[in-house]
Amino acid sequence: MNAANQTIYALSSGSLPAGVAVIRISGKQAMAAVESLVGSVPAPRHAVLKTIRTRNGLILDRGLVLTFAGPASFTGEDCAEIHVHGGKAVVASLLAEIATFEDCRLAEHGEFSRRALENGKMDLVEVEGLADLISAETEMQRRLAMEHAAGGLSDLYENWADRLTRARALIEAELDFADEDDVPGSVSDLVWADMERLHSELATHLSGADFGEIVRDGLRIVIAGPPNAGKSSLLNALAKREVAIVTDIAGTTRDVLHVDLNIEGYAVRLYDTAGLRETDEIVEREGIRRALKTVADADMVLSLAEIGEPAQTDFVGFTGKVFKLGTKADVHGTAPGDYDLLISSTSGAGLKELHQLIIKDLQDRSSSLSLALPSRLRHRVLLTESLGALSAAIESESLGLDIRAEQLRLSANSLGRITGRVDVEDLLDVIFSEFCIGK
Ligand SMILES: Nc1nc2c(ncn2[C@@H]2O[C@H](COP(=O)(O)OP(=O)(O)OP(=O)(O)O)[C@@H](O)[C@H]2O)c(=O)[nH]1
Ligand SMILES: [K+]
Ligand SMILES: [Mg+2]
Repeated sequence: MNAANQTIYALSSGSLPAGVAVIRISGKQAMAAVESLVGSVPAPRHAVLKTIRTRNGLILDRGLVLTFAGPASFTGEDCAEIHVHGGKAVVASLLAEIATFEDCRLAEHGEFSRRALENGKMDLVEVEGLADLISAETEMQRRLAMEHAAGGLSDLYENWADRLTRARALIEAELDFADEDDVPGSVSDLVWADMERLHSELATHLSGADFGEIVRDGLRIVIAGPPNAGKSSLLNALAKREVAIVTDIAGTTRDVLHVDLNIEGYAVRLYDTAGLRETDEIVEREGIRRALKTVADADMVLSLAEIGEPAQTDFVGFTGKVFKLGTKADVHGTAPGDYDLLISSTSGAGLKELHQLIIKDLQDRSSSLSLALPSRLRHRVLLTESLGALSAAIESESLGLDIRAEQLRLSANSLGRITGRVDVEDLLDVIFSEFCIGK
């Protein structure tokens, strides 16, 4: 029997020991496995407390058994869930027993979701949303993932793809009747007017990709500045733990360090870097090279300088926002200087304001309240392709209608590849490798 027809099983709940462990089984043998384990198959969707035994009658545990008859299940196949006590030996013995059933094997990463996709229970964006939901650590990541998992984005793309397909059909009809007089030119005008509206909707949507990616992957904030400005001290103060080494020796930090923060529901990755100065010291120079590279990839730079010293405003390769922070306000008070904010990592002064500044920046980046946004490079690439083909269709008035119709087809195709409606076999291994086993 080939791998896709086999029945798969896995521990779907988290690490052991735990109060409860959930073992999920999906495939043709799911019901037979349940019958062997608990003596009968409970009615679908009814939780029943059962004694679970090996085929030799040895009691493994007592637990809840739930069945879902395909296609009304997560994977679209016959599925079962067995909830047992979350002990390592309990789970190991149950998995070992299931392994002995014919055509049953341990699931691979994301294989339950992959079957759901293949059986049309979910599309690719929904599957990605589910993966993101499982790995979401902040409220905004959860909301974005939920939007994708619940099909909000998929509906949008399907709807746009349908509009493109209808437009193409109308244009092709016009082609077929080109020699006749009974297709009014106004149909064509209406079609192109709608395509222009679609173009602007797509472009607006694509412009939300920056924010979508920031919500999903976290805002990258880099702390930069001269040695002893207090960069590592700020990282530690914001992380509320001693992550970085702090000393009064200039050039303490060499490697790039980072901590992940949750700032009002947004994921933020904060980087500490080596102090910037001219130096011949080999290790320090490498540290500075890495610091500048990290700055170039940042979404935001906090440029630190001890109050009284000028804060650097330009960084090679970085075009985003630079906030100038005057440090050590506890010793310098409010001495004048050109800073966006004065802080003290020692006293905590200004740190609340720094949070607000970051939140304000995040809010400025989101053009709408909706989180129905592209959030992966894959989405961005295909949306750009779709928009490009649509532009070509609209702009190439001098070319034949057949060429313009073909561009509309390509535009719809790119959208179809986002949801997986159009051939995506080549993408699946990459997408599912991100998943945990049991999902
Ligand atoms: N009084 C006071 N001292 C501070 C403050 N922040 C940092 N310092 C001191 O300044 C010195 C340098 O701090 P660091 O955090 O190591 O500075 P840095 O910018 O990371 O330095 P390098 O890693 O060498 O580039 C240490 O002695 C800190 O204790 C502050 O807010 N107030
Ligand atoms: K230092
Ligand atoms: Mg440091």
